[in-house]
Amino acid sequence: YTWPSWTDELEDIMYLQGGFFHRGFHDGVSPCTFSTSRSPFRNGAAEWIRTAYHDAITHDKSSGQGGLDASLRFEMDRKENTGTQGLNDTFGFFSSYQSIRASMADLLALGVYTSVRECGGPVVQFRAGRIDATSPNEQGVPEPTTDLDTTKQQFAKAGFSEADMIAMVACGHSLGGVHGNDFPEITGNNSEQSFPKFDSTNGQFDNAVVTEYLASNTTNVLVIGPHDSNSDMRIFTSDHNATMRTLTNPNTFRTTCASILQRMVDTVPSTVTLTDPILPVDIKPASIKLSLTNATHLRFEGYIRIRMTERQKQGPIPEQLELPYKDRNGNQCPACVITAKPSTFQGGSGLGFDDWFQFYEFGVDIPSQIAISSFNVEFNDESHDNGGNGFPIHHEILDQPSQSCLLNLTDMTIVAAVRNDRVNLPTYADLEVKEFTQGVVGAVSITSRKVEMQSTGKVLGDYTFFSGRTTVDARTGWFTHYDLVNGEVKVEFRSSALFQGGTSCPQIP
Ligand code: HEM
Repeated sequence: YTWPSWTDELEDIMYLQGGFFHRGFHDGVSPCTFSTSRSPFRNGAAEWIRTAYHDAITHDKSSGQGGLDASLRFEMDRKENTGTQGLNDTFGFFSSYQSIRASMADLLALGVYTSVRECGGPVVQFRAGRIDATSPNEQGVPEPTTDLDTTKQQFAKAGFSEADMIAMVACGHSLGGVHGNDFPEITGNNSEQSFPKFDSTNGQFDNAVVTEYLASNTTNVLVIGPHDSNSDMRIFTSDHNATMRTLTNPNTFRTTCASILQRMVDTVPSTVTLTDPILPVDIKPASIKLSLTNATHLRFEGYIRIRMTERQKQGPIPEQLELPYKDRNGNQCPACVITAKPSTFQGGSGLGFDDWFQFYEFGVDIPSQIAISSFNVEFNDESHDNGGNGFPIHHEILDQPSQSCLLNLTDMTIVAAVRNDRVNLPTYADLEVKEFTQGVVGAVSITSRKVEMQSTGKVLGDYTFFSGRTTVDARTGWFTHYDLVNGEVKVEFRSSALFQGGTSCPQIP
């Protein structure tokens, strides 16, 4: 891993679940029995897992089509997807995390990691790179009334054997249950309060669904319910309980579920290439800003995140970090060292399920003549140079959010400062554009649009101000990301969140 990477955003959502800089992704499933609909008869963690399953299982391995691609959003009217409230609530929660760096399909996969882990289950590794479908896929989600042969064929078509199928169903049905308002013929009661659970440990991702089934004291209505809709019974017994018996060992259950659920979320169209599993990054700059403040100085501020999970065993957190940096010509200058101190808000610590991170912050004024092109991170006896060349910082084009503005939610002006010797290079912003379709939850596609930037003619010291104006969707105006491009240099994944609002744009100095 070298910083920056396009997966930084997903890594943040995955590992900064609580504390400082938290992204709050697990808030939708925390505690494990919680539901964003606030109904005691719904279970968010179960809904997230079921949503990923219904999306993935229609994959066709031979043609390479379908899989975890969020096409389920266009398939809600199919009988095989009965119980759409949980599916739509899931997409609804994820939609606020969607960006050009986080597809809905990747968020579905991340949702399986998050819900399983929140409920005390194993780590289901998360790989990134899924691409969202913009239209429905083929049908093929087995229903409780589907006969065993057809069910097996549907799993086989998606690439799963009989033993895989049994394990996948057992793992999935560790959480949640059947809703009477959607399946009254199965629960025997069409009220919203009718929600028989699959096992007695609803708030726990564990193998009670297996052991209670084998002990014949299960509450799972897909086992003990009406004969034509007892699909779990048919599936669990299809190999004479051989697979189920192996899952009575809690460790086997955990490792089997981690593996089969990962294969489920990694079931993607053949055109998709997934990254390696996203692991917690060791040293990661965060919220880095370099901007022009006056004719002589640049303001450089931000945070450095240090993974403390292992380091804490060696002692307390480092008192401070030293960031020796290189000037704009790539030369180490003797006095060029920034000190970063532990952030104090919320103790400055960010929390994942299995990791914790200490944040350090800094803010300094650097003469424009010197500027900065990269820095290293040093503390105790450690020195980190991001794989050799340091952590890169672009001083050729500077993001100027405090001169940028968003008027009437839609009229956006992006301002940047371009070094005077680079004003003739092509300069533009690549703006994230979300498209919505009536009746479909979340953005259906996210693309980027080129916004040309022109010189404003205003010069401040070594830099010239550029601006580009465009119209954005009012629903997303304040949540728009963009890259700034000047020649070969790209300042990536900036956000409109810090733009000025009101009725007129700020004066460019
Ligand atoms: C032949 C295979 C399967 C059938 C027929 C089936 C059927 C069902 C039915 C009828 C429900 C009730 C839905 C509701 O009322 O909201 C349900 C719930 C659920 N299913 Fe399955 N399922 C199958 C496989 C799977 C698999 C492989 C997974 C995941 C790996 C899974 C995960 C879940 C979860 C988590 C719930 C609980 C949802 C909630 O409580 O909101 N299912 N399933």
